Amino acid sequence: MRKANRKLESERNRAAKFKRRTKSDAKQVKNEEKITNECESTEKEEEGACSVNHGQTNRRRRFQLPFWLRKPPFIRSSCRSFAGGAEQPSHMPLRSLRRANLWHLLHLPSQPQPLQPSVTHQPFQPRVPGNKRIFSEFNNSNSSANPTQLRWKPMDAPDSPTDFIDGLSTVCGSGSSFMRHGYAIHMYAANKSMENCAFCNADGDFLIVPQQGRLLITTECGRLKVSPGEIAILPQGFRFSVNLLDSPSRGYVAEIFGTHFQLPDLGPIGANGLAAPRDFLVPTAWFENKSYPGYTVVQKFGGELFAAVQDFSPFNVVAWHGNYCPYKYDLSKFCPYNTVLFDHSDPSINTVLTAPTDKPGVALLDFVIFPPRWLVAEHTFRPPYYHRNCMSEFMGLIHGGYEAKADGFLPGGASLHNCMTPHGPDTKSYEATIDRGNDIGPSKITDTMAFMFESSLIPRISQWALESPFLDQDYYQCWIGLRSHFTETETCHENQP
Ligand SMILES: O=C(O)Cc1cc(O)ccc1O
Ligand SMILES: [Fe+2]
Repeated sequence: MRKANRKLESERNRAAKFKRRTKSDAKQVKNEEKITNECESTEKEEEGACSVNHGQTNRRRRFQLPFWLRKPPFIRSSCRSFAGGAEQPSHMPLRSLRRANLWHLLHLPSQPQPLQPSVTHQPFQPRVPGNKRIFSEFNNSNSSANPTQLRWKPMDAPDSPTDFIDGLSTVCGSGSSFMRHGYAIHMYAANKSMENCAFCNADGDFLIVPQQGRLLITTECGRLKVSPGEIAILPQGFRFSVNLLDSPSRGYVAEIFGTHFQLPDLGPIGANGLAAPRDFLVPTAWFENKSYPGYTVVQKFGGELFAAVQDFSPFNVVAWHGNYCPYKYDLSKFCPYNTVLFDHSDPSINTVLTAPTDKPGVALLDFVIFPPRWLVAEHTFRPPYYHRNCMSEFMGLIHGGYEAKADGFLPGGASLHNCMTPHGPDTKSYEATIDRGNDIGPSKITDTMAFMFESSLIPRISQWALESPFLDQDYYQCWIGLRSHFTETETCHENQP
């Protein structure tokens, strides 16, 4: 016990040193930095990251957190009692394994305004108006089982002022945020920035895929500018506000309950390839030091919206460190893998992030991309094969075209091929591929960025999505006219017993 106290004491001394160093570094800060430069690269999963804002908005300096502070220095309970100006959104149930520990320490300003921990707000009330199109518990009151191949055309911009919260609509999903198992897939269409309010998702983590319009997402850890072609991850419990840098704006959101995204294991691929840890960027600490009478925190809790009023901005964090934080990733940094001789690789080869279940190798939700790449396979039907899958596949298109769909699958649109529902290239793509013959050389797929949210849990489809005017009623017709090009030759029988 004495040994443990000594260890805690020495950690405290180190933390005090860390604070002193922060102050002296602040004096040297000269240059102004722009939002675009605010993100820092971190191999966050292994060691954690830190960011300090030295007190003046737009004047900040980054520094590398010393190794000893990248690991959680305190046990959970001491984190909360450490220093008057710190707050910890934690993602560690008390009995978690240490290696699974996700932690975060926010340093709140104590000067010139008094400490404002996030608890200083009026009671939560149901938010009026709510958003009846979102939910987080999938059952027959809000969604249906449907094995049909489904496709949606891109949504129009809203015709009345709509921010990110009001522009969210649940398309499909499975399980329950209450049970901490499952996921929801939403789409958003917005034409105005969130004003005087922040969003906080108590249900799960958001993976946001903007398709049209850049977003400036202000979080408690700093700001992330996220353009189409990039993705942002907002973990459960962080407050954030979405400003539209371009209007209108639309995109896709995967929400996962009870787990977090991680990089897939590389297995036989080895050290290099797919998404590199160094390309995941975390924000630089950023705060606004002003009072905000009537500021509202909108909390999504059990799929319903609640609102709590406070008189200050929740973005009042001057420094933070931890490995539980918002981050972003540029999909063009992804290093795709593919077949180099024959056959067609399963799309899992291009998994950017995966949210695991308790069963090894079985994903709650994989985020997979189909980026520009060379196709070189010989004697192979190169587009996706016709298939039925035990996983359910929701696809979206960020820009360009998708190799398996010559028509109808448009940027901003979506498709859902549920568990064991047959699908594959449309007739036009199939015929074009057959026409090209067997012996074509390398060809490059350019101007494309499609993605897939793939899950082992079978999604139910929301009423909103099934009744949507953007549902493509004629989707099934894209496979009409598929015919066999098989010609029987004598050699076909040679291998028969
Ligand atoms: O259905 C789809 O278009 C996605 C997909 C692509 C691919 O190359 C292989 C399998 C698969 O499900
Ligand atoms: Fe598929």
